Amino acid sequence: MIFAQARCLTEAIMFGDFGVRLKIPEDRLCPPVPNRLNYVLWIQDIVYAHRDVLETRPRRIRGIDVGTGATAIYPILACKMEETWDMVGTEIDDASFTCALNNVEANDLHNRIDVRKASKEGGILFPLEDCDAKYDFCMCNPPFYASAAEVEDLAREKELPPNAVCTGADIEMIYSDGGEAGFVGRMVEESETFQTRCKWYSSMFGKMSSVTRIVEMLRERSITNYAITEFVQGQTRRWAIAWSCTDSHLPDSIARIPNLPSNHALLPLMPPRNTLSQPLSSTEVASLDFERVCTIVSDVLGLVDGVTAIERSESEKGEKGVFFVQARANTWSRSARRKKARLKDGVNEGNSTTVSNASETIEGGASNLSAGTAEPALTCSIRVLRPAEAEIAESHYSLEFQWIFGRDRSLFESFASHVGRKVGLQLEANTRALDGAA
Ligand SMILES: C[S@@+](CC[C@H](N)C(=O)[O-])C[C@H]1O[C@@H](n2cnc3c(N)ncnc32)[C@H](O)[C@@H]1O
Repeated sequence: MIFAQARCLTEAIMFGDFGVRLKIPEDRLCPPVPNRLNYVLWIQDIVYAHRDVLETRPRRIRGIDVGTGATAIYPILACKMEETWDMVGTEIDDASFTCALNNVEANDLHNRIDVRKASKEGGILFPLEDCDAKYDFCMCNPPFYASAAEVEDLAREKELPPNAVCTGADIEMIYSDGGEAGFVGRMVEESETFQTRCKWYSSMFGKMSSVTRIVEMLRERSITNYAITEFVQGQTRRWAIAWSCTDSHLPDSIARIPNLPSNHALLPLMPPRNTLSQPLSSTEVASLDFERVCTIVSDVLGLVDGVTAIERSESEKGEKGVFFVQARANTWSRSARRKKARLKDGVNEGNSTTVSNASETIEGGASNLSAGTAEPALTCSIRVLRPAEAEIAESHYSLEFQWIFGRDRSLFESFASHVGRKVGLQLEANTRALDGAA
C-alpha cells in the first residue's frame, strides 16, 4: 500500500510541477522527487558557475546520467528545467532500460534524451569512449549496497522503519564489487582515462564512508579539483562529489559544505578554497564610498603588468564592483619583478632580449606566451564587498577573489594577496587625503 502511495506521489509531483507523465513500474525504484531535484540543482550551479562574469554565449549543454533507472528521472528533470540541455542516460537492466525509453518517448523528449544500454563487460562511462565526445557533466545515483546480506543487515540495524520508501530490485541496488564506493571508484579510474572529455564527473552517495573513500582516491591521483555537497530532505541525508581534470574551478559556495563544525568528519575532506577574502586595511566605513573603492580597485589592476581587468557593472545581478581579470603570467611577485629588472638591465647593456618578452618569460608557467595568443595563466573575478557583506571584518571593505581558471593555485593566491595589499594601501592614502581636506 505504502509503495503504491509513494509511486502516486512521485507521479503527481512530476506531472503537477514539471508537466511530466511518468510511469514507475511496481518492481523498480520509486525516486523521491525533492532529493533528485536537489542533485539537478547542484549540477545547474556547477554548469553555470561564473556565468555572470564570463559572459559566454548561450550554447547547448550535454550531460550523462549513469544508471538512469526505469524513470530516467534525472535526464527528464534536467531537460524540463533547462531547454538547452541534452542528455544521455545509461542503463544496464533490460526492464529499466525499456521503461526509461518509454518514459522519455511519452514526454516527447526522445530528441534530447538518448537512453543507451550499458553492459557488464563495458565501461561505466562508455559514452565517453567516442573520441569526439564532449560532455559538460556526468551524474550518477549508484547502486548502493555491496550484497544482499548488507541490505538485510542495514535493514535490521534500523530501529524504526526507513523514512524513504525503497522498492528497488537487487540489480538496481546492489553492486557486488564494493557497493556505491566500488561503483564510483570505477568511475574515478575511468575518468583518469577520459580526462577532459567530460568537464565535471559526479556522483551522489548514501554513506558518508563512501565520500571519504572517493576523496582518498581523488587525492591519491592528485585530483584536487573537486567539490563536495550535502543534500538534506527531512531526515534523509545524501552527499555528492564532483571532480574535474580541467583547470576550471568552482566557487566555495558550490564546492564546499558551509559552516561545518570543527570536529565534523567531512571537514578534512573539503577541497582547497577557490574563494579568498581579503579585508582591506583599517579603512572605516564612513570614509569612502563604494564607487570610489571600485575606482581604486580598477586603478590598481590597471597597474599590474600583463593583467587585463574588465568591470562587469552590467552583471546579471546588476551589481557594481565585479571585475573579470586575466593575467598572462606572474609579474607581481618580488622575484618576478627582480627578474624583470635584471632582464631590463640586460637590454640596456646591449643584450638582445626585449623588455616586452621579459614580462612573459618570468614565473607562472607562461614562458611561451606571446601577447594574445596563449591562454592566460590565471583567470579570476574580484568582487568588492561592502562592509556589511564581508564576513571577516565588519566595518571594513573587503575583496572577494574567485578563482575561475588556471593550473597554478599559488599564482591565484599570490595575486589575491598582492592586489589586496595594493588596494589597501591606496585606500589608506585616500582616507588620509580626505581627512586632511576636512
Ligand atoms: C540506485 S539506481 C538509480 C536509478 C535512478 N537514477 C534514480 O536515481 O532513481 C542505480 C541504477 O544503476 C543501474 N546500473 C547498475 N550498474 C550499471 C552500469 N554499469 N551502467 C549503467 N547502469 C547501471 C541500475 O540498474 C539502476 O537502475
